Amino acid sequence: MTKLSVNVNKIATLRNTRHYEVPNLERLARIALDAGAAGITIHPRPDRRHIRPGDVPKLAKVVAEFPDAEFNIEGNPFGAEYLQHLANVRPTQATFVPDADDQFTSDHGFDLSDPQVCQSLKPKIAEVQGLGCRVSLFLDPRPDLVPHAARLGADRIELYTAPYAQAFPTPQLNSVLELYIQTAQAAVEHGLGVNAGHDLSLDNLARFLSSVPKVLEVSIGHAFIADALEFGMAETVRRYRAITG
Ligand SMILES: CC(=O)[C@@H](O)[C@H](O)COP(=O)(O)O
Ligand SMILES: NCC(=O)COP(=O)(O)O
Repeated sequence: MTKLSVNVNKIATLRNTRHYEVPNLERLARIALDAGAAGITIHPRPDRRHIRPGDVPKLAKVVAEFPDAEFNIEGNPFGAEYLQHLANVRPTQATFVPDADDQFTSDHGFDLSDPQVCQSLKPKIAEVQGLGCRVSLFLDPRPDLVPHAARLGADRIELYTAPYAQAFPTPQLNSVLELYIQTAQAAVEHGLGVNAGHDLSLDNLARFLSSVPKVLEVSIGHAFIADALEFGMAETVRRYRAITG
């Protein structure tokens, strides 16, 4: 079984277009968890395009209402505000993503083949683990990066799945999937957990999970929230859980 973590960024995007709490982020997160989502993911960005600083402790409180639920906060570990969020709420998991402040969306993982990247990440990983958070590193599907992630002491990697989503269902799919399979296998061999996310959907999720081994968690937001506009949060959780198990 793969855990489903619902990324609620895009609820906040809609909320931010009025000066009042509609849609209500906490209420919809609670509905998702009550319907069986294993956790909530957010990616507070410096420009506050969706998740705002005040949302973070409120969502932490909602997740804490569900004993087994996990809170996953994504962000750039070299951003002071992100580290402050982690120190304030100490989420279950911190997913480090190398996004620039003004990036349109996440579109690449860390290049751990660069010694300077690894040298700068190592203390950040230790610092955040010291808060009691599990640390996951956002990576492109490159098996060669896995030994570096292990040496850095990361707990998990998160496979950046937009290249998979873009290849689905083209003739190139199998060759693209092979990279994810090899990276996931390498992670397991190096004692790292495997997460996955970005542009996963009801259409492409089953093929990914049936091909790539040992995926512990998928975090899904954009397509999930679009689906929830059509089916509602609870039914959408049920439809994704029918795939994740
Ligand atoms: C890291 C990742 O792939 C996504 O979780 C990211 O949170 C998407 O960010 P936006 O919702 O701002 O596009
Ligand atoms: N880590 C991926 C995530 O949280 C959501 O990504 P997306 O489904 O919004 O592309």
